[in-house]
Amino acid sequence: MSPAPHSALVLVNLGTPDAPTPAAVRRYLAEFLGDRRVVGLPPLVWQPILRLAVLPLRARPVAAKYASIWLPGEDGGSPLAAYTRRLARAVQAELPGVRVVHAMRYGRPSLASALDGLREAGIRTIGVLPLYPQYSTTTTASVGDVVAAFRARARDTRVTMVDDYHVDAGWVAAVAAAIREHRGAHDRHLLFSFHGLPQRLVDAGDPYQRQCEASAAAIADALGLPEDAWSLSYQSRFGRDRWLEPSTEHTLQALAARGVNDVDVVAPGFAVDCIETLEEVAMMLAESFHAQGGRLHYIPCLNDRPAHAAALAAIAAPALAEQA
Ligand SMILES: C=CC1=C(C)c2cc3[nH]c(cc4nc(cc5[nH]c(cc1n2)c(C)c5CCC(=O)O)C(CCC(=O)O)=C4C)c(C)c3C=C
Ligand SMILES: [Fe+2]
Ligand SMILES: [Fe+2]
Repeated sequence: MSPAPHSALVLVNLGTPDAPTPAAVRRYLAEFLGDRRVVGLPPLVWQPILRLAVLPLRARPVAAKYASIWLPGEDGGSPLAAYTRRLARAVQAELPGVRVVHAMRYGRPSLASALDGLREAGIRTIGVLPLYPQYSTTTTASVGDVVAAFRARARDTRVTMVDDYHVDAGWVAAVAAAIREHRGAHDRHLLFSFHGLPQRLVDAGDPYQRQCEASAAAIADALGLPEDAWSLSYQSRFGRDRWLEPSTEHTLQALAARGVNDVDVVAPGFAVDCIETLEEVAMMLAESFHAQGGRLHYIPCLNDRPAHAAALAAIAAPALAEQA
């Protein structure tokens, strides 16, 4: 038997429903959209809207979308959960002396219970790696809230969180290699599609948009793409605010109008495939682009590719050093 590890790494993703049912989607969205980091309205205003309008209207259609991408079998489930689990196993193989687990910010397994469980197992050095390459106040900072609460109740444990890895050389190389592998000899237009964010948050100082632009530029540079061979857009708009532009939908329309009929789409803001990539991009946007005469070639996320696991292990290493 190898000695019990003294340090642990927690890979944290957003979270996802436990089942493709309206009840499970409702539970998940109530927790996610009830976080003031995600929707900043005062609870007295937002909670009635959320409970009386958003959840009743959204639970059923969104459950149907999850059902359309649900993975079969014992190691299946919601793609976000299944791929995050598999990625944690791949990172574990890279870090034999460290205990590697995964956790979710919303839903299960919860980040708070993962941190408490590691401490109960005697581990006093913990690295937390949110699986968001680009920092946002809505995602990374919300993981930071849970970490801060743990630090306050576990003063004997050192927790170090990685804020972002948007231009990390290993990660950029892994994304570039996945794109190259997928494209083979084709040099179609490459569209980088990132999850959107309300413009208001960027105006208030959220670095997310700047980091998305830097990620896309670094990946395009690694691929040796000239400027007119790629573009960047934002998907997954929610609610009535103005979100980051251009939208992926309008960008694809504009490409079709220009006669650019073959487009590769990659989503390097998502560590693993999920409803936003598999349903929104690879199904819905691909269909509407097809109706405009185009062919959309979706490039999967890094998921549990070995180069992804190796890049994340290297990114986490400084957070796992027993004295920093
Ligand atoms: C105000 C609403 C939302 C903000 C802000 C937001 C930011 C944000 N989200 C991700 C990553 C993911 N989001 C996912 C799903 C999802 N996102 C929102 C809303 C906001 N996101 C909703 C309502 C949903 C659920 C699906 C739906 O109802 O349409 C997912 C996938 C989850 C899954 O189960 O597969 C991810 C991943 C980022 C990176 C981000 C800010 C930068
Ligand atoms: Fe989202
Ligand atoms: Fe969406």
